[in-house]
Amino acid sequence: MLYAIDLLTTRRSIKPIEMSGPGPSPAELEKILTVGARVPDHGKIVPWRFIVFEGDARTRAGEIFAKVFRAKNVTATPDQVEAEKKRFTHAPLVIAVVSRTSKHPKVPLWEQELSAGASAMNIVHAAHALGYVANWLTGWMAFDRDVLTALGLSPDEKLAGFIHIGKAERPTDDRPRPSLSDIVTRF
Ligand SMILES: Cc1cc2nc3c(=O)[nH]c(=O)nc-3n(C[C@H](O)[C@H](O)[C@H](O)COP(=O)(O)O)c2cc1C
Repeated sequence: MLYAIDLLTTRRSIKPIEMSGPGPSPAELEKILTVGARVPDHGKIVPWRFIVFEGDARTRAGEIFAKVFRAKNVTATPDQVEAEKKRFTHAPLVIAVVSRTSKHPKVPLWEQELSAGASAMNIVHAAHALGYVANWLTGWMAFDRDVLTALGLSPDEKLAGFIHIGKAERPTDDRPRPSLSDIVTRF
C-alpha cells in the first residue's frame, strides 16, 4: 500500500497490452467504483455513471467494436478487425465512465463534464492505490454513436473514457513530465 502523496507522484499509465490478470476482486472493484463516485459534483447532480466490463463482457464489447469497424471501414483487413475484437481483452477489467449532463439553472454543462473527468481520474488513482495499473483511453469507439448505443448509452450521454485496469507484467520507464516553470505563473 502506497502513501497517497507517493502514489500521486509516481503513478503512470501502462498500455493494456502490457497488463495481465488477476483483476481486482469484487470488494476491490466496489472500492474503486466508490472512489470514482466520490468527486466534486456541483449541485449534487451525479453527472456520470459507470459500466463494468469483466470476463466475457469484454469479448462481447470487442464484437461490437469489430462489427461497427468492419461496417465503416470496407477495406479493413481481417487483422485489423481482429485487433478491434481484442481491444478489451488485454486488461482483466475495463470501466467505462459515462458523462450524463443535464440542463441546470446554476451548473454549466462544462462543470458537469469536468466532474466526469474527475471521476475517471479517481478510478485510475484508486486502482493504483490497490496495487493495480490503469490506463484511461478513448479511441474511435468512444466517439462512435453506433458503438455507444450498442453499449447502452442514451443519445445524450457521452463517453469520458474507458479505464483499463490490471497487473503490470513488468516495470516500465516513466515518460517526461512537464516542467513546472513552463506551466506555473504567480499572479
Ligand atoms: C480523456 C483522455 C483520453 C485518452 N485517450 C487515449 C487514447 O485513446 N490513447 C492513448 O494512447 N492515450 C490516451 N490518453 C492518455 C493516457 O491516458 C495516458 O495519460 C498517457 O498514456 C500518458 O501516461 P501517464 O498517465 O503515465 O501520463 C487519454 C487521456 C485522457 C485524459
